[in-house]
Amino acid sequence: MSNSCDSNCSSCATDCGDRTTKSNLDLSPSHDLSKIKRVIGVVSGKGGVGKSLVTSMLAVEMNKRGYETAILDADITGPSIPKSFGITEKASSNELGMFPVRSHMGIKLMSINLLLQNDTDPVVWRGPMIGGAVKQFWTDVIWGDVDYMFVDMPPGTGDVALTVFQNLPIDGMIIVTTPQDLVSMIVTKAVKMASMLKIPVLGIVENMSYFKCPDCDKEHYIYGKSNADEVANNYGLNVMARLPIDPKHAAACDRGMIELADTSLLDEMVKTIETLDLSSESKDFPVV
Ligand SMILES: Nc1ncnc2c1ncn2[C@@H]1O[C@H](COP(=O)(O)OP(=O)(O)OP(=O)(O)O)[C@@H](O)[C@H]1O
Repeated sequence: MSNSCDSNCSSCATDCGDRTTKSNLDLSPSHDLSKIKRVIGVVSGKGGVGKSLVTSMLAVEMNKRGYETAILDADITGPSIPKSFGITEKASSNELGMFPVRSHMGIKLMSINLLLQNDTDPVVWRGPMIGGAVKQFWTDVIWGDVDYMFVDMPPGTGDVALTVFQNLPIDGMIIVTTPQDLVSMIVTKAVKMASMLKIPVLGIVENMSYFKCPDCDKEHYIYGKSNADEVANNYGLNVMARLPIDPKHAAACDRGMIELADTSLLDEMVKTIETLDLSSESKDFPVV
């Protein structure tokens, strides 16, 4: 820390050991016609834990609350956002850049599947190309005005995740996990990555937390009783939401009707995100 430090990292470019936020100087600029107020990364330590489901439901809930909302699908090799929103049209472009596709509710979406001719075409690219595509979704897409952009990150803590975190001004990340992962080191890895990259963690979502019997309403802990609070406490984090295993969620994704899902369980999460004051440029959430 220099002698002249006023503890306001957002106005300082020095990458000293006491930094609490990233320096804006390393980041890629968004398109000139984009005005994006907040960017939230949704991550998971491994695939298939419901990261895309949580990203979609979160965007839907924020949209219901009147915010201009967008999803940048950074999961290039396993893009599932257009399908869960029932979008089959392709993204258009002109000489200025690419345009996101609007969902039925009006959420702005960009995903590799909106650019491929066939949704089933595999993306057989090496890491740098995948990272380059994600970066272009930020720099070359004309997002217009966005209050909250949610970035559906590729699973894990690899190459592409690193590209996203180094190029996009992520205000905070949400870690999605399942009860099994909480007893392993997978969440720890995600939390440590956030810490190394100086990105604030807003909290943990425990997906597939329990199953509620439709006949008697009893909650069954299929994977054993949750230790989410204990793990979260170890890192000074909160469990922002617990989502049950619910066949309706899977059906909503499969049928492209995620916008009809009940998103009320995300209430606490939404409140935390709303505390990232849109009017303020300060990014002073605690770094774990
Ligand atoms: N709580 C839940 N109840 C029922 N099904 C769920 C739940 N969460 C996720 N699923 C289903 O599990 C599958 C994987 O979910 P999703 O695609 O959101 O995971 P992901 O972590 O984004 O996976 P990937 O990393 O491979 O992209 C989907 O078919 C989804 O509908």
